[in-house]
Amino acid sequence: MDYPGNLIVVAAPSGAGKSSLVKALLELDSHVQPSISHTTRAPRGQERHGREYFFVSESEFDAMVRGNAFVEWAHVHGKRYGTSRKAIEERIAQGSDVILEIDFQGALQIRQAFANAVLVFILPPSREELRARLERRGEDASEVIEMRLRNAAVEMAQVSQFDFVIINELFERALFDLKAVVHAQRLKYTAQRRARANTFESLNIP
Ligand SMILES: Nc1nc2c(ncn2[C@@H]2O[C@H](COP(=O)(O)OP(=O)(O)O)[C@@H](O)[C@H]2O)c(=O)[nH]1
Ligand SMILES: Nc1ncnc2c1ncn2[C@@H]1O[C@H](COP(=O)(O)OP(=O)(O)O)[C@@H](O)[C@H]1O
Repeated sequence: MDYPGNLIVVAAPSGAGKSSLVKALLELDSHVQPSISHTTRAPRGQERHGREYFFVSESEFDAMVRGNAFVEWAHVHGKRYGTSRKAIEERIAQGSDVILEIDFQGALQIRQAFANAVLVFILPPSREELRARLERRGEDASEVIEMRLRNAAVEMAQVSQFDFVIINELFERALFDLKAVVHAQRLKYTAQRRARANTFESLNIP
């Protein structure tokens, strides 16, 4: 399928900094919209239903799976997470670039469904720093942090399947790199689509 907007998928081990980077990108670039996922995990302190996630019960999630409402979904850290068709299709059809913060299993499913999606993997500078960030964030119980660190090794083994890898050591540097990927994706696809539309004025890049 060919849409006017681009799909940018960002995956990373828990604590690598993807939510912080995506949030900063969204504040800087009004052409990018977030995809809001559904999850069966409980909300954290500041999280709101419909903002970070749609928080749903296991049975609500089951009903969405049965109703083919998801373009991708996966089990992650013992919970289920999914991207609804609604979360992305309307927005890319309207010409927005849509950014998905999902795990590697979901990222690979998105690539199957949308061949033009770009897949970005965010790495922490080290395992010690990953642990330190999860502890400093202070949102997860220690056994949840341990599980997330164990899963990080499995997740990081998938990095070669991604188009771009960004190491989030210095935040501003990593944000610059993420902006560069979004811009490159626009140059690659938006310009091609506009050229096909065949009007000279429409070739401006946002
Ligand atoms: N497959 C898939 N993974 C998701 C989705 N939404 C979030 N995730 C991933 O689920 C994992 C856990 O997310 P979360 O509980 O918010 O923890 P955090 O990564 O530490 O902020 C992360 O790897 C997310 O990228 C989704 O819609 N689909
Ligand atoms: N480059 C960075 N340097 C230091 N701390 C960071 C950096 N990027 C993010 N953090 C912090 O690390 C913690 C985890 O970041 P977060 O964005 O929640 O990660 P994720 O969404 O990948 O789980 C947060 O407390 C965040 O403020």
